[in-house]
This record gives sequence, C-alpha cells and structure tokens, in this order.
Amino acid sequence: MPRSDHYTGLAGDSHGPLVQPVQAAVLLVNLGTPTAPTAKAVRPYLAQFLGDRRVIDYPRWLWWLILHGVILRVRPPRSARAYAKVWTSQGSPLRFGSEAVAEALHRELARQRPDGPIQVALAMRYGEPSVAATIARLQHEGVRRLLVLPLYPQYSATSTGSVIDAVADALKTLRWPPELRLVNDYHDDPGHIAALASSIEGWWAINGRGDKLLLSFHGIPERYVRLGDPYLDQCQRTARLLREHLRLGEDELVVSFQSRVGRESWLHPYTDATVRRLATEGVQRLDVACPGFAVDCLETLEEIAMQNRAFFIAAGGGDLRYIPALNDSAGQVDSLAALVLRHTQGWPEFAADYDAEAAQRRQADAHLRAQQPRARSD
Ligand SMILES: C=CC1=C(C)c2cc3[nH]c(cc4nc(cc5[nH]c(cc1n2)c(C)c5CCC(=O)O)C(CCC(=O)O)=C4C)c(C)c3C=C
Ligand SMILES: [Fe+2]
Ligand SMILES: [Fe+2]
Repeated sequence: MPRSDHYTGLAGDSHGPLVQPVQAAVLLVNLGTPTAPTAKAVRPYLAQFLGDRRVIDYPRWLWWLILHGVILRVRPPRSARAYAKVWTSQGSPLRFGSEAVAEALHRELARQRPDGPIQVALAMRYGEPSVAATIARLQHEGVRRLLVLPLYPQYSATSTGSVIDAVADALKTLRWPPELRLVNDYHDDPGHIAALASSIEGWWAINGRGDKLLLSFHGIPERYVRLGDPYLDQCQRTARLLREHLRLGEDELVVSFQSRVGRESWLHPYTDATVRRLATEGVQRLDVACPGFAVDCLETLEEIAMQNRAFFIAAGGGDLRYIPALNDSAGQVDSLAALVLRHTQGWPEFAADYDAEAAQRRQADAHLRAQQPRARSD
C-alpha cells in the first residue's frame, strides 16, 4: 500500500490541510540548450552562458564590452548552423536526452522504492526550465528534501560549481528551504565506470574494435586548473579507471580535450590536434567516446562525430567512429539510481512516520479544542 494512503483519513479535515509525507526529490541539472537552431534563439542562451562569472572570469566591464560588442554578434549565427546539423523533430538532443534520463530514473526509483517515492525533476543551468523555477515548483508540491545531481561526472567550477551557485540563489528566495544534499561529482563511482565500460564493450561487440580508443573530455582554461579546479585530475582518473576496466594497455587509450573557446590556453592535448596526429601516425580506425557528457549534445554529435571525423579523414585516417554517450541506457539509469539511493540514505522512509505522528497529534489537539467551549473568538 502506498504511504499516502495512511493519510487519506485527514482529507477534508476542517482543522487543517491534508497532511502528506515529507517528500524527497532529485533535481537533475544539465547545461541547457537553445530553444531553436537559429541565431535569434542562440543569442540569449549564449549571453546567459558566457555572462556567467564561473565560466568566464574576466573583469566584468571589460568582458561585458567584448561579449556584447563582438562575441554575441559573431558567434550566434555560427553556433546556430552547428545546432541545425544535430537538431531533430524532438528538438535539441541535449534536451530530449536529459528528459529521457529523468523519466527513466524516475521509473527505476519508483520500482526500487515503492514505499518511499523519490520525485525526479530536470532543470537546465542556462535557459529553461530554470533551476529557480524548478525548485520553486518542487517547494510548492511539498518537497522538503532535495538531492541536487548535476549531470556532470567530473567536477569543474565552470559546470558543477555554477549549478551550485544557481541552487544557492534559488534557495535564498525561499523562507523555508528544503533540506539539501548535493552530488559534487561521480567521476570514479564504480557503477558509473562499469556502465561506461559495458557501453563501450557493447558497441565494440556490434561494430568491431578500432585501432585506438580516444576519450575526449570538454576542455577548460588551464589557468582554472592552476587556480585549484580538480577537473583535470578527475578526467584523468575516470580515464585510468575505464582503461583498467576495459583491460587496455596504456598505448591503446588516448585522452584529449575538446570545445576550446577564445584565445587562452586550454587543457592539452586538444582533440582536433590529437585526431590529426593519430591519422598521420597511421591509425586507420579511431574510436572516440566522450565520458564527460552524460547525454549526447552539440559537442559530441557535431564537434566529434562530424567535425573531428572530417579532420581525421582529411589527415589520412580511415574512419573516426563516435561511441554514443550513456544517455538513457540501462547502465546509466541503474548507476544513477544507485548513486541517488546512496546519497539519500535516511530519506524518506522515516520521514513519513514522523509526519504521521505529527498528524495524529494535530488531530487529537483539534478534538480537544472542539470539545472545549470557546473562550474567545479570534
Ligand atoms: C567559454 C567557456 C566554456 C567553458 C569553460 C565550458 C565548460 C564546460 N562546458 C561543458 C558542457 C557543455 N558545453 C556545451 C556547449 C558550449 N560550451 C561553451 C563554452 C564553454 N564551456 C559554449 C560557448 C557552448 C555552446 C555551443 C557553441 O557555441 O559552441 C554543451 C552542449 C550544449 C548543447 O546545447 O548541446 C555541453 C554539454 C562542460 C562539462 C564544461 C566544463 C567541464
Ligand atoms: Fe561547454
Ligand atoms: Fe563546441
């Protein structure tokens, strides 16, 4: 019997609102994506993204001038053309891919916890649905315990750190914020590594194995790592654990960093230079996976599977084959569900009991009050 049935006796009780069990929710947060593959839709998305101090930390006035004077004039049409290449009838892959993960995770959690349901919500750091609006909705629905799970396996101040900012800003507006827990990263989570390994092995079982496996992670400026961002260490650790799981030799797996923006030096080696180098070194079939991306998006489907594939072939390589992200695969959903259950320990099964007691007390008090003559009216 679902927990909520314990409380139906209070429905319509004139002494107070329907008392429901304390609700727990998981808030998945991904980066966000434009609403359409047009310059007009890409511009506000990029303005919010590149205006985030966590992403670009230049002095504000100087950066504002460059961003609004140059970048938001030049980049949106270029970005929109790239988005148009991966746009589908369901919209942006990042968006529908993230929604599919949220729905599958919800089903899995309901299956594993029929007695203490954990809601699942999805928000985007940039664009819609925003973190603030989603937290406000959960609050309205009675959620009192919130686990924030950014869909970034590796922590970076530019990605996860920025999600934490958005959550903190949203909680500031609430008089009574929910109890909060937060997953900083899951780059070495055994379930996650196993899911990545079996996804790559499954792909090889169907398509055969290439000459080399390249793991391409999103880059960040090197300066951020010098300032203490743990991102590089976490990418390298994910790569090492995955290599061990796949039983590959050190020379069979290469790590690189993609999606550089601007003139600063970003993490090396760059993915585009790496695929060209591998082609000139005689690699014929190059397999590429992007373990830093929970779901496929512009950066995997266009930058890797189209752009870098063309670079590789032009430099003399045979074929570059992109191995899809985990998306809503069983491996992804099972490992995220395990992560959620680990991070919500103590939630929410006792919560329902505590609330039942409170409800009974309130009902008893109401009976007492009803039996006593009214001393004064207020
Ligand atoms: C300019 C600085 C950028 C930093 C730092 C950065 C870090 C970073 N990004 C991701 C994940 C994604 N980025 C995506 C797109 C994207 N990234 C940047 C810039 C920085 N990212 C831009 C300008 C864009 C937009 C596209 C473009 O104009 O080229 C995406 C895909 C979004 C989509 O809609 O599909 C993801 C995902 C991480 C994980 C990260 C730090 C580790
Ligand atoms: Fe990015
Ligand atoms: Fe890119």
